[in-house]
Amino acid sequence: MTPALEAWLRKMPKVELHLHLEGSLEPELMFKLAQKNAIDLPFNNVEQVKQAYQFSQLQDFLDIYYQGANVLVTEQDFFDLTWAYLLQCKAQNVRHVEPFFDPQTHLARGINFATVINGIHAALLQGQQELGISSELIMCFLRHLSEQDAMATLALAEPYLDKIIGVGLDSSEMGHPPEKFSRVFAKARQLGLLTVAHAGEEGPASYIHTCLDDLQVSRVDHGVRASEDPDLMERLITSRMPLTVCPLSNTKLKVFSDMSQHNILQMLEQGVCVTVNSDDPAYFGGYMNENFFALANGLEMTADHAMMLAANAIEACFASGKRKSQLLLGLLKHGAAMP
Ligand code: HPA
Ligand SMILES: [Zn+2]
Repeated sequence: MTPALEAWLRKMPKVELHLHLEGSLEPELMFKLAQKNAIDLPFNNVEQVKQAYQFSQLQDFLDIYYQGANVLVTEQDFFDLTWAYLLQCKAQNVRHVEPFFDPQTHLARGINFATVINGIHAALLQGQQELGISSELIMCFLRHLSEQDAMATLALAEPYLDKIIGVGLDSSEMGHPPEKFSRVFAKARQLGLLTVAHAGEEGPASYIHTCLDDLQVSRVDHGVRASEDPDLMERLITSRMPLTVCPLSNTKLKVFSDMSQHNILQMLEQGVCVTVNSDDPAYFGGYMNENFFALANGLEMTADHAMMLAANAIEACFASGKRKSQLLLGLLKHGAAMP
């Protein structure tokens, strides 16, 4: 990557659509909250934490990620976590975000739904007012838990529907196909919520078909294994179904052996609405800019590619039409200064 491309990518206005707030918990904040809340961590210092972040598959990461989330206890903790992420967004010219949170991770530890959502929502509101970052929040169900548990979580969310735009599906993909949650997602849609779901990260392309047919998703999270199924590719291209791709996550979790093997630019050139996202930046080595840099270094992504990826994210986001036009105008102005 040339220094000119790097500088231009840093300044490019960006939209992030696949970010787990619990995955933005940096080791420094993890230690601070662990001490404050008297929570035991299996690490003595930040160095040890970083050493533990070596994964050979999704489950290795999830085990450590759920352990880290144990330090989040009070409404202020959820505020601080979300605010720290928004400050990173500000520093990286990310203008609109649609983060995920995993309420079941916290409910299982006796934390109230209200504590979690009120802390996150207050930070997002302050982010809009003070940082100019617009946002929509998505509540994810953990797919390794039961349908019943997800349904009970949706019931807990009902008094807070004004703070949530949609529901998603994350955690261990293999053995937990989307149809396990058909009824939960139908109920969510009845309540007026949009739907998204992780699929085709480790799981087969058939899971992506099921997300479209059964869960009626507006976006597929990851979705990179779609390229194994030509009929599915045709379907995604024709319908402009967005995929929220996470390049650094995919290489850290060995979905691709190396960035040079990643299929995102191939899919982009074939007409798939692919976007760039950071997933769990505190665990995978970077936020939005680092993901774009990794594509420039590993796949020879050009400024044209980057503009297209950023425009796709604007097309795919759940912001109002007015906000989308503002975001697109900002991106087009930036395009005039292309290296
Ligand atoms: O990439 C992911 N996949 C599934 N579950 C997750 N929870 C956080 N990140 C992920
Ligand atoms: Zn994810």
